[in-house]
Amino acid sequence: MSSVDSKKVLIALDYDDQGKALAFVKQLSPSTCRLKVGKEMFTLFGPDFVKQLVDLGFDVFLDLKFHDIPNTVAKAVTAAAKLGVWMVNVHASGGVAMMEKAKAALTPFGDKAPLLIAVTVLTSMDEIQLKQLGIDKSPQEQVLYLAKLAQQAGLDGVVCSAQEAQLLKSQLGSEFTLVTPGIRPAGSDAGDQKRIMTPERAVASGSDYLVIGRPITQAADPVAVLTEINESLGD
Ligand SMILES: O=c1ccn([C@@H]2O[C@H](COP(=O)(O)O)[C@@H](O)[C@H]2O)c(=O)[nH]1
Repeated sequence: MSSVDSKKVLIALDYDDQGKALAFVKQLSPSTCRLKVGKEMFTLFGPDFVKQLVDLGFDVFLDLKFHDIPNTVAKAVTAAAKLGVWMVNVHASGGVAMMEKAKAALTPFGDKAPLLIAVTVLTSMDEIQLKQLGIDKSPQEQVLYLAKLAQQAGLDGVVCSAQEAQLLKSQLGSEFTLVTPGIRPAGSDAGDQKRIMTPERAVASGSDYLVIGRPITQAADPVAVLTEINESLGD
């Protein structure tokens, strides 16, 4: 399924200015990328901003990482589905009951339901930070553990780093979708990301979708960087 998807890049639109974000989006085509709206833009500009992107024809990943009691999360993913988004996510650490209820809430939307995926271990975290949380596992072990829970709950895939992609594909199968932030073209600044990989290596490792924000949006010529990345992936 997603491994043959030629639109692998999901651009993280982390702008604090809606006008600037829309000016950038208008230089893009829904045939060359998908868009991700996260907590900053959703908090600033709300569902209307998401609807504008959907109305422009883009597949939108609503990256709000829901984490709450099952009933609340089920209602939140229902609200996301009503916006017409392509993908939505929850935190796997919310537990199997929460993930199952979220998945069940999307049944009434049939083939119009967004893909539902779960965040495992944030790509900004390393082993030291996991230890600070009382988790005595490597990021790989914890990602695999949470990804298995997400699969058991019937979710479509997970958010992980590309460094875990090969392991997850071998353990959970090729149909389980892997969405990987922490993508950094060679030579670009890692910023706050800890578990990073280049676009080409990420795809070779099994990533289905690459979430890329600052390396594109903060470039002098963002469209040229996107084109270069797509070309490097053979898309
Ligand atoms: O584990 C995660 C989950 C989500 N993100 C989000 O992806 C983008 C990454 O942006 P960059 O500028 O390319 O670092 C951002 O919106 C995060 O909220 C993540 O990085 N890691």
